[in-house]
Amino acid sequence: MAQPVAIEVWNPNGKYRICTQKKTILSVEDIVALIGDKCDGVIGQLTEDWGHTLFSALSKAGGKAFSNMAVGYNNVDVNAATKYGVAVGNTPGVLTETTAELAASLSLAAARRIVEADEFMRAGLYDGWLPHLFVGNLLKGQTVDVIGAGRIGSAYARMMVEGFKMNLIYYDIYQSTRLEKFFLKANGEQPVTWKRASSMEEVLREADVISLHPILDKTTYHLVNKDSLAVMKKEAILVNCSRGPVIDEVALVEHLKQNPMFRVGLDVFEDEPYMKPGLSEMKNAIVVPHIASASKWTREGMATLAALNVLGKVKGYPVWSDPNRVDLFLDENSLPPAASPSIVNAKALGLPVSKL
Ligand SMILES: NC(=O)c1ccc[n+]([C@@H]2O[C@H](COP(=O)([O-])OP(=O)(O)OC[C@H]3O[C@@H](n4cnc5c(N)ncnc54)[C@H](O)[C@@H]3O)[C@@H](O)[C@H]2O)c1
Ligand SMILES: O=C(O)[C@H](O)CO
Repeated sequence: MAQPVAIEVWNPNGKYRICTQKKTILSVEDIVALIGDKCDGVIGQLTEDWGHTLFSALSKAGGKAFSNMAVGYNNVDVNAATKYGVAVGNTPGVLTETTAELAASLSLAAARRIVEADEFMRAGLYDGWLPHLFVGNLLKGQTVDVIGAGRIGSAYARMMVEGFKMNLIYYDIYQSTRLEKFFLKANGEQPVTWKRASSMEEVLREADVISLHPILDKTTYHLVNKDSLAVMKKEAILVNCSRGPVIDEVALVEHLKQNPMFRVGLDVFEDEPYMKPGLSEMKNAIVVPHIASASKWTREGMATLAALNVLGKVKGYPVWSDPNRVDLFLDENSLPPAASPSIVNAKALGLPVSKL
């Protein structure tokens, strides 16, 4: 049986009350208890399973809005939300650079074996400079491959090309005008080459560093698996700051065991918060606990956007016309526009769009 939840109520006598529960991962039962019989809207986390049960409970309690405090919303059944008339918000844009920076950090840490070297140093094993001590890969002139060249993938590509002069291959189901414009604008002056790959195999075969940035859906589930790993270079670096299930983690552990020079930097895991057996023992894996968006500015921005998504709907505001242009909602010195910044099922619900 579900444990009773300890609900904290903020602003108890105000027009809008906020109920919270101090627990890292809330179960569906916990959330149903939190919603109770009167709830206008909910801000939730990517660790929660928002499907028919929760949207039905929210709708029965009079709720009209839910926002993930995340840009990814693979934990949300948007069709179910639409069926119950609930608007679903997310927090795009504000995490782009922060997440890309972590992917870049993991790429560098893996290339230069920073975590292994740090552990070696702290263990008191350093007894003098040696030519072969923690030799890694030089990034300059190598090929970086971005799978999913949306907001974050494009920002990461820019960092690796501008910062480290890497050649670029990108793979996306759509042409990334955002990314291509950047290169066209560069007027061919960059000492790099770039292309859009026509298949995943082309990308995997040629890349020295591969960074994953697609959404998680059925087309990207286990996109990296035993077969695709077998195509990659033996000394390639694989970085994942998207969602854990984009990689078949069991196949990855096996590949890491068989190929000690293959290295990975992982921010996300298939069965979060757990790792598949064997992964934590692998010296050629760097693992961090889903912190890619964890800069102070970004986390505050995500909280603001999620709150404004829900508040906007509660107040009957229209939705913002361009969810990629959210800066106006983040300016501390002025009131935010009277709109919900990013509602993913706005069209399906027939919500009015802001003229601002
Ligand atoms: N680790 C973290 O903390 C963290 C932080 C932010 C975002 N994310 C994840 O990153 C994802 C991307 O965020 P974004 O803001 O860049 O989103 P985005 O929508 O701008 O980009 C996603 C890209 O993936 C592409 N894509 C979709 N299906 C594909 C496929 N089958 N093969 C190749 N490409 C495909 C899309 O065309 C799009 O260009 C989010 O959905 C989220 O899951 C993780
Ligand atoms: O999708 C997201 O926003 C991340 O995983 C959390 O920042």
